[in-house]
Amino acid sequence: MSAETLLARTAGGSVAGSAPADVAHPVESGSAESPRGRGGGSGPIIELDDVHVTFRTRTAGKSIRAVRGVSLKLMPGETIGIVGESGCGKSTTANVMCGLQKPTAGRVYFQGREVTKRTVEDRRAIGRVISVVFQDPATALNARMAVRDQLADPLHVHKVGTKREREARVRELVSLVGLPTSALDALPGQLSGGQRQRVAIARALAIKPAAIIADEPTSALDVSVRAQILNLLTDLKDELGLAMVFISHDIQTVRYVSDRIVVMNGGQIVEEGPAATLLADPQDPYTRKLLSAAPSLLHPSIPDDLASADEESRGTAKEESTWQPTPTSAE
Ligand SMILES: Nc1ncnc2c1ncn2[C@@H]1O[C@H](COP(=O)(O)OP(=O)(O)OP(=O)(O)O)[C@@H](O)[C@H]1O
Repeated sequence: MSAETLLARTAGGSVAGSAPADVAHPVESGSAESPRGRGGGSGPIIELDDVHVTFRTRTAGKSIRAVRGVSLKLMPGETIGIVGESGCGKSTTANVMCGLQKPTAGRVYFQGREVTKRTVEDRRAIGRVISVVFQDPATALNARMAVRDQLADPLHVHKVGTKREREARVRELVSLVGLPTSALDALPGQLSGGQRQRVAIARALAIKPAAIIADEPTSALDVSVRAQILNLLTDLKDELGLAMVFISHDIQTVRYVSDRIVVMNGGQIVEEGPAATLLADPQDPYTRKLLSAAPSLLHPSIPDDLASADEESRGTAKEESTWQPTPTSAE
């Protein structure tokens, strides 16, 4: 599903892209609390209990069982990596977690409260706590809006702070993702793919969420900048105490960022566990298959390209963090 489709269907989510203009978010003024302050205590931020999602296609009698009996808990501060091949149900599962998709069966709990019916109020509540970063920042951001306005938008929508406080927060956000304040005046088309993804991440962080769902956040980027964005996400996660759901078809990438790994195949979880344990002693044949396709996992060190980018992930990677106006809008 494209980011645009999801945006069109989102009522309250803090999606890293342009929020629908007609969506009301009646949130109390100054409600941007720290992640720890709103995480709902020590219980799960979101919990799926035996969730199923079946899509009915227009073709008579055809249905797709995208998710089949998934149970999953996202705890404050932890990173879950969901891995599996294309079409295995990763995005649909994540969409249920952030309130974008209603389950066909099963139950969903947000901070201990059942939100299975996904009412407008449920979606607003989830949207104040869980943000989403999509695969392709080019479609997730509004091409006609300057970075400053893209970052201020969620603050307006959620009625956070005064104008002056919002401007300060916007400056803080670009700095947080390693971009100079001069980037605030840029349009997305004037930025590189990696810089755009930094803006999308900053936008997702605007309201100080307790959790981020990152759906293949590096897949649309040049190989040369993927590691920088991955490192940025892991640094931010640690610094801000965020929980994260990291989705990828690449077990190598998932292994690098995750505390816990969930392996999906055919809409089901086939194996899950602490990252180190699962990788050291995979039990399911499908997990073994994914691992055998990633031979460098035999070496428990950080992959070379990630390690070399580690030093420069925040603001020192010149090409990515130094905004230069570019004459063309195309990448
Ligand atoms: N809105 C929809 N309508 C119909 N089918 C859908 C819809 N969204 C997803 N699907 C189907 O559900 C299945 C699971 O899709 P999903 O996007 O969750 O998988 P995924 O593992 O995230 O795949 P990818 O990595 O390619 O995004 C696929 O067969 C997909 O075609």
